[in-house]
Parts: sequence; C-alpha cells; structure tokens
Amino acid sequence: MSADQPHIDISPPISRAEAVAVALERHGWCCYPDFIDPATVMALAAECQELDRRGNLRPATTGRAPGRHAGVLRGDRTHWFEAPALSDAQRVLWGRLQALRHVLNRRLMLGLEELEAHYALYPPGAGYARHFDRFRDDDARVVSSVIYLNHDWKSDDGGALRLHLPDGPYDIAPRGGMLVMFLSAEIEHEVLPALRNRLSVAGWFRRRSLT
Ligand SMILES: O=C(O)CCC(=O)C(=O)O
Ligand SMILES: [Fe+2]
Repeated sequence: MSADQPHIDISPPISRAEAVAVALERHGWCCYPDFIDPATVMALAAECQELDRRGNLRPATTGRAPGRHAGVLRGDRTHWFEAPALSDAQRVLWGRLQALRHVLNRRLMLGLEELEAHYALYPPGAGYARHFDRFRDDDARVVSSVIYLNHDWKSDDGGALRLHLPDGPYDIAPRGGMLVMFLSAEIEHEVLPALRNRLSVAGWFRRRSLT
C-alpha cells in the first residue's frame, strides 16, 4: 500500500459493538445473540423477578406524561434503572451499553448523550401494540435496545418482538442474552403475547432533545 492511501482499518476481528454499529447503519436494526454473558443475564433476571415479588415493578405508561393510560396498548410492568445507583448486575449491563453508545457515536456520529433503561416484565398474555419508540412530544430517542433475560425460551412460548420492516414483518424470539437494536424513529414494532413471563431490559440512547 502506498503511503498516501487512506488506511481504514475494517479488518476482523471487529468488536461486537462495532458489528452492531455496522449493521445498524446498513439496515436500521440488528440482533446479536449472546451479547450478554449467561451469568449476567441470570443475575439480571433474578433481580427483575425479585423486584416484581416485592411489588416494585409498576404498570408501564406511554409517552412522557406521568400516568398516561397504557393499559390497552401495553401490558408490561417496569422498573427504571436509576444511575448511578445501580446494582452489581445492572452496572455490568450499563457499562456494556455505555461502551456501545461510545462506539455508535464514533462510527455513526449520532451524538448520543444519554442512556435510559428499565426492566420490563410481560406476564402471560400481555403484549405491546404496534408502535414507534420516539414520542410525539420528545424526539430525543435515537436508538432503541432490548436485552432479553429469558432462560431456555422455546419458539412455542410466543412473545416475539415483531419488527415491521419494509419487506414485511420479522419476528425475533426473546432468548436470554440476545441484544436487539433499532432506530427509534424508523422501525415500527410490537410485542406479541407469550405463554410465560417475558423478561427484558429495554434501553434508549438519547440525543439532546430538540423539542
Ligand atoms: O421487549 C421488546 O421486545 C420490545 C419492547 C418495546 O417495544 C418497548 O419497550 O418500547
Ligand atoms: Fe418499543
């Protein structure tokens, strides 16, 4: 290679985070199995279940207005991560998501300044109707992420995340450790009801709000 040739290093192995950034740029979404290690997934699942046993998961709302009725739209119960007051398991996941934020900013120049995340538990039969993650009254959400915490999920347990892509619907089973990411303003999606509890951490990478 001559000295004046630009050298762009895209040779493998690229990191998982970089693979996610490349896929996001090309397709607007991506899914990455086993993105989070099984021990962390187990610890997060145990914590989510314990919070639910203690009544600390609350019926989810939609939009920013507190208490906005969501009952017909979504049936999950949630608990927000309250950084910097994070549990050990939350801190591991938070670190991975922040690392991802830096890579997305470096590779895609998205200007993502903040992260917000919550546990979500969908009891059997609960779903989330077709929607976009970007609110009408707040355009700060740029990239959505979901990490699933479900051990040994079977295809007939239901509970798929259905992405509505230009080519048609695409279903992703919520298997433990899987990361799904997509552009919040562009990919419409829904959660199909499941036969068993369906656990996850949903997160949003935000830029400074323009509205
Ligand atoms: O849990 C999922 O698969 C997606 C959840 C979702 O769409 C949301 O919380 O906005
Ligand atoms: Fe969503």
